Amino acid sequence: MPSPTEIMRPTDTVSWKSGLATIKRVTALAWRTPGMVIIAIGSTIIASGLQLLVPLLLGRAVDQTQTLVSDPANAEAATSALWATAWLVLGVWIARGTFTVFQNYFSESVGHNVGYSLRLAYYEKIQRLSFGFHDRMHSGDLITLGMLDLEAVRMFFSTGLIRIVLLSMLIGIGGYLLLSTDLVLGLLALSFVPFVAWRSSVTQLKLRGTWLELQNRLSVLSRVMEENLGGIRVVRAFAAKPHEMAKYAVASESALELAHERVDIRVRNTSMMTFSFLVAMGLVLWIGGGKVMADEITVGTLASFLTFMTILQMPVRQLGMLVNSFARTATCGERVFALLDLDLAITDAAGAQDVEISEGVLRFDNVGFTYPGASKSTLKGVSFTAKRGETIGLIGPPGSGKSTIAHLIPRFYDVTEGAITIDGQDIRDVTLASLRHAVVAVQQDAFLFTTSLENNIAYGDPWAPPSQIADASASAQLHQFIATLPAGYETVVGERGASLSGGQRQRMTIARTLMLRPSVLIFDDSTAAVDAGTEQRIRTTIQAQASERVTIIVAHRLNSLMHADRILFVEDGQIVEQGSHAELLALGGRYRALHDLQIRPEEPTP
Ligand SMILES: Nc1ncnc2c1ncn2[C@@H]1O[C@H](COP(=O)(O)OP(=O)(O)OP(=O)(O)O)[C@@H](O)[C@H]1O
Repeated sequence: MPSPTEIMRPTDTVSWKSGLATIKRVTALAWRTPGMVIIAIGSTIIASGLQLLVPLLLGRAVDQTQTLVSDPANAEAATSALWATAWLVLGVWIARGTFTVFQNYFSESVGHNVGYSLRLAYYEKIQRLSFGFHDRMHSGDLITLGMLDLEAVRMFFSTGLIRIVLLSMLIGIGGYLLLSTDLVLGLLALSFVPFVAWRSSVTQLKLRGTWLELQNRLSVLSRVMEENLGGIRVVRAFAAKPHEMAKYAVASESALELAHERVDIRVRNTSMMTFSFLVAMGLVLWIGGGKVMADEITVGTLASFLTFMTILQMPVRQLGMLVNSFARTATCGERVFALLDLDLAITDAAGAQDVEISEGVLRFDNVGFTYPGASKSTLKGVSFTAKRGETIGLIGPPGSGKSTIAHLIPRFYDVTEGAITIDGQDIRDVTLASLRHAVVAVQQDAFLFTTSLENNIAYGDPWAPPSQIADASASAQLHQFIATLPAGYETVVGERGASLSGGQRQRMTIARTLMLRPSVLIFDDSTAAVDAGTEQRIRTTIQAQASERVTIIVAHRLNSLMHADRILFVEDGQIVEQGSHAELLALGGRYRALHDLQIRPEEPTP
């Protein structure tokens, strides 16, 4: 199974075997709408067959015109024959146009259906992939994969499969008609085909290489811009505009350089292909003209040869695009499918039942944990039990593993040693949906969606009545503030909640969590941006409801958790001290040292 970095590897080479397997898989996806596929392919065959009739009809028209000029006695018959041909050409052209419309409409529709189902499957998969995966995969890369690579796969039906039918018809039957009419002239007329097909394929593959590189350079450009916009306050605060401009200019220049290179490749090759076509046409005119003079062929036959060549020119040039379409689908499709096929590290076990909460006892039993891809373990032998109604505080130096302990309870990650149970049920044996309903964490990152305050608070329970939303926001000390806003709960928050202060954003996420009335409520350093008075008021309301659940508070500030029933001091992934605030002070260990550092002696302790 590939790792995230392997999925996004920059190389554009896939083995024939896996390339073919990918193409087969994309084709099978297209075949999910067989009716449309059959109409698209049938229309392509008919449209190209009709297109091949046109040179023959034009040749006949030229011969009829010649008869009209050279034999005035039969002028009437020749004129009506010419009219009949003209009507036929018109009819064929209209029919061809109609079938081409069908071809385009249905082949595009098949492609869009493929894109639609892949897009949904892709989005669903990234919703379910573990945090371990998302930690290691850049979100920009996931977006590129879901947009550009998926788009390449979507286009395969119309640019690859349909084009193969079209080109086979035009080159195969067209070539046969030319060779069977006059072998020498046919060979001359087709002489440009191998050269143009080769040049076009080489060019397209070269362009593809540069296209991939261009994508890389453009993604550097968009990352620079994304970071700049995300950190716009830092940029302005540090007056770093010249540095940022220089960074952007360098990335921009490198993309421009490659864009010029691509234009150069394209122009050079187009000229070479056009030249070889004109040489072949000149030869046909020269040798064919001789044959007309020698009465071996009619002028009409020569005219239909030249028209055939003009018609053939475009599909032969498109052979390269066909090669490109296959190469692109093989590589982009492989990446998309590699992600779709990834094993879900965190998923429901077979036969998993919803978690049943009776006593509401949370237990860590000798838990050890190592982050995916990390060489060193983050947690070792963590054991503690928390009963309903208890508040547990987690404190310790930065990076000691407090948040990691909190993240293991809703199964953001799975323990690598030991077990976590709720009322005796291993959390790996219950359904994820029920677990995440029972265990809810207020995250450090106060993320808000670009929608109304009401929708943000009711995110986990969209049908909640307004009174419940107001209660949750009152508990989070937000209700009064929201009541002062002109649009109240209908106020839309900006991108990432930019129109609210840091503390208000944090309180929004607390309100969102309180809506769910979980059995285990985790505060992961989620009052850090809230002032001490507000925090105290939030704590009072939360404590009033604390009898319904286990509350876990991760914090740096002792004030945030010294009221907890039990405080666990975490250091280097282990619980090194535990007890109530008073017990830990009396112990005179690390907690005491932290206390003496944070709380001035004259400050009263609760
Ligand atoms: N997603 C991750 N992937 C790999 N390692 C991680 C990840 N998250 C945290 N770590 C590492 O695990 C260790 C514990 O991190 P954790 O966030 O649990 O500590 P913490 O005690 O909550 O720190 P802080 O107080 O700074 O929030 C750190 O060394 C950190 O670098």
